[in-house]
Amino acid sequence: MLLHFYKMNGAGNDFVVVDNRDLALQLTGEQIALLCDRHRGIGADGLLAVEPAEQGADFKFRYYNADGGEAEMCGNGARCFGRFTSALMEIEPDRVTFETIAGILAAEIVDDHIRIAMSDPKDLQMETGAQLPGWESPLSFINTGVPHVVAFVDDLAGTDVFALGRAIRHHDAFSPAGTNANFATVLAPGHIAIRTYERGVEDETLACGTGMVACALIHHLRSGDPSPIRVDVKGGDTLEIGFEAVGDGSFKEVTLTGPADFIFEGDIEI
Ligand SMILES: N[C@@H](CCC[C@H](N)C(=O)O)C(=O)O
Repeated sequence: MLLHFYKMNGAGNDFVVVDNRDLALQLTGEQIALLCDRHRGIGADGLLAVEPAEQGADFKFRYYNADGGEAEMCGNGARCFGRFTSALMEIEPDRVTFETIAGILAAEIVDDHIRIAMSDPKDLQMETGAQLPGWESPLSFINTGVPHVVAFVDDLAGTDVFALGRAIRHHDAFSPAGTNANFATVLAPGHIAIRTYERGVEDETLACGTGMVACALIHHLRSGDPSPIRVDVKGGDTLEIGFEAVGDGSFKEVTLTGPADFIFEGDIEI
């Protein structure tokens, strides 16, 4: 069977995107992993499928990591989904809504960027108490649609994101679901830089949207820096996280604003 696909990226986090509004496509985890394989397939950090809505939104959002497993949400993917579905609807809507496992989200076009209205974060722990050999500083946790550990470091460039990220991702404290692992450093008031090891990619990626949100919110709780927080990512982009801090450690009106771009489209035999 010939599959028509689109390739997109959000701040360097790249995705295969398929239009499955007719639900004709039933991809297996193995097929998704092969499509995302950078040597034997198209190559991507994950796959996004547009499906028909079931709860009254415009579309249903399905997201699969590069290993073929489904995840609840993907921030960079959500911006690409917003850009893609705006084009699909063949109008210029300023707001598209979509159902994810993490809740109903909205995407709006802001200048040339896409802004996602995120689900409310949950499960905050400023100090998880999880121990890593040779690691002293606190490992914080927050679920911003998917689970994230956040650690602040002085030397971000010198941090072994792969080794430490993998140890955190598989740490007993976060099992059985596992977690994404982020390392962040403060650049200036309201401005941080981060690097992320992604669950399901099992490596560092150029950017992780839900990870940026997690780091920005933990940064706010550590420093008191107000919304919005700017976040530099490994791919070179700077994104903006907006939020309303409720005061008891919870947040509402969380937004993620950044780029979402088409790269190419094509057909592949599956
Ligand atoms: N790239 C993402 C997160 C995708 C899901 C994640 N790897 C997980 O399994 O939790 C983003 O931009 O948020």
